[in-house]
Amino acid sequence: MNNLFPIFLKLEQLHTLIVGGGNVGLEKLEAVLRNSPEATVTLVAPEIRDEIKALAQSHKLTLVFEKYDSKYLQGKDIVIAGTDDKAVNQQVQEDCKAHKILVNIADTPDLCDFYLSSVVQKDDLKIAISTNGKSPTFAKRFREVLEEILPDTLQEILDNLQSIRNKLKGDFQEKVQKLNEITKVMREK
Ligand SMILES: C[C@@]1(CC(=O)O)c2cc3[nH]c(cc4nc(cc5[nH]c(cc(n2)[C@H]1CCC(=O)O)[C@@](C)(CC(=O)O)[C@@H]5CCC(=O)O)C(CC(=O)O)=C4CCC(=O)O)c(CCC(=O)O)c3CC(=O)O
Ligand SMILES: NC(=O)C1=CN([C@@H]2O[C@H](COP(=O)(O)OP(=O)(O)OC[C@H]3O[C@@H](n4cnc5c(N)ncnc54)[C@H](O)[C@@H]3O)[C@@H](O)[C@H]2O)C=CC1
Repeated sequence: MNNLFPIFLKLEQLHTLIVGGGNVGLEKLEAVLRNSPEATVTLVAPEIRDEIKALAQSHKLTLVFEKYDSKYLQGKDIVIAGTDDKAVNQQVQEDCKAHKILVNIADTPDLCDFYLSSVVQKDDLKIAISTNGKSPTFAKRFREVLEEILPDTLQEILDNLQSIRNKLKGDFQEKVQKLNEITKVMREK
């Protein structure tokens, strides 16, 4: 049973801190920027990979070439930590708890308030996949399967439905009924 509650964050309205600038820091940063290119992000680590430095050229990404310190939590809304030092990751988790900031500790699921998901993205449709931490590799593969089967006409369908939705008159119940009627075809094989 997967008890995680999925939400879609508007990261451009929040300030994200990433602690660690190695493989994991890069992976998590790419996940953030792929989904939310306008996100405001600060990344702190003494050693920062070149790929991360390159991303700082084209995004709202501030790099701090220092060891983690709790002062970097100031003004942050969510934190992702993926250093190669377990003690540092644990310290980040404790500090975030004390400041009531949501935190993801990449190498320790038990310390995470939230997990990143595998994300299928086609135009305006976005599907987040979670395996409850059981197998990120399954999530990745399942994303690839879904990416293949989604139709190329998706954006057109969503745009049409939006314009119908905006034009519909009547009370809430009537609108729901009409939209359900129009989209019934999606369930017909
Ligand atoms: C709990 C969670 C916490 C979190 O990171 O948020 C977590 C934890 C851990 N991942 C580990 C390893 C790997 N992670 C990936 C990949 C992804 N990991 C992601 C999410 C999550 N990973 C969260 C649960 C998500 C869920 O419920 O399914 C994805 C979906 C999203 C993203 O990271 O953006 C992204 C795929 C994106 C995509 O392609 O679609 C690969 C595969 C690869 O890179 O090819 C490997 C290597 C193979 C393997 O182990 O499976 C390890 C062991 C580290 C070690 O051994 O040292 C831990 C720690 C542990 O489990 O103890
Ligand atoms: N959740 C996930 O998806 C995965 C988690 N992991 C785990 O994540 C950890 C990190 O792996 P990599 O990124 O490959 O290591 P890496 O060696 O590439 O990078 C480590 C980074 O941590 C930084 N760092 C070290 N001490 C620091 C401090 N005091 N403050 C701030 N930054 C500090 C370094 O400067 C460097 O940027 C490992 O423990 C690994 O097991 C690994 C793969 C996937």
